[in-house]
Amino acid sequence: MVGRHFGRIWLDTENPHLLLGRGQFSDVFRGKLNGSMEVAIKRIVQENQPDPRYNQIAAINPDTQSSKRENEALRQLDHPNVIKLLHVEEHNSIKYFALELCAATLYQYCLRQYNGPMPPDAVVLLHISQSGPIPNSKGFAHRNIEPKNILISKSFPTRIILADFGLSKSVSNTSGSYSVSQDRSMNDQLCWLAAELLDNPDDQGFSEKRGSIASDIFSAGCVFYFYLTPGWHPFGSDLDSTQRNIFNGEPVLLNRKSTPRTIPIQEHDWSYDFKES
Ligand SMILES: Nc1ncnc2c1ncn2[C@@H]1O[C@H](COP(=O)(O)OP(=O)(O)OP(=O)(O)O)[C@@H](O)[C@H]1O
Repeated sequence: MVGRHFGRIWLDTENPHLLLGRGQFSDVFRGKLNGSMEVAIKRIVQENQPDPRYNQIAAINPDTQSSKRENEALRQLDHPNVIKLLHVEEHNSIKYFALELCAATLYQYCLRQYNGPMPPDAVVLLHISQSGPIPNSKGFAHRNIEPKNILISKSFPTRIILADFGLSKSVSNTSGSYSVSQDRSMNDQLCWLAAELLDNPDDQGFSEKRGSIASDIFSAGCVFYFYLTPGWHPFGSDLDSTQRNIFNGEPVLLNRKSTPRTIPIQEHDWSYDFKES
């Protein structure tokens, strides 16, 4: 078997067929744990590693401690709708997380790139609703709820699983809020962040933001719409339009008379008073 062992983990980063996906700070591969168990291996280059891709992001957000956060968050969360962390290895400042191997992302399902087993619609929404508040109940905000971070289990009965806790951050006890920098939204094609986490798209520059757990709920609401339509974001069709329309409180697709599949969501469901939450 080519590839390499890192303690109990086996990984072949040279085989493109084993690459499951790439994140902002990580690459995810199909690999093995304890010699035979099929797992997903998330490889994260740590902060002190001279990786230009990482350093570029770290320079924007010096607070980023992605691998450490992911480790701490996942160790505290044990729930069928949260990704299972099975093992962690560290070699030469690179961390290897062995995670439950999943079949696909919700994003792939909505874009019809996955047509394997799925629970009924109501169960999918239930699982997403169950997974979101779990980090919250443990004092974390997930901060990155979006269809690419919601996975579909390989095991039966099929579960919907929240993943990618690399950006989760402890919520302060007093205010229930957390700070966030601009870096995350820039790397995706669509924006899933709540308005209070965005800078004015017409201004240059960006600033530190305070958000709350309600920000996760906003993102989950957008994911619901993306799932039910399927494949449509309520605020637009690209990064620029979604960011701008969320900031301005204009769910353009929701306001249209005919959406791809009519679903009973009222406009007031999408606007919440951040100060009251
Ligand atoms: N457990 C898993 N099983 C199967 N595929 C996975 C798993 N975890 C991640 N993937 C795939 O790898 C991709 C990247 O995952 P990752 O968690 O690194 O994304 P990310 O949210 O952009 O990461 P980060 O922001 O932490 O760098 C996912 O979109 C998915 O396609």
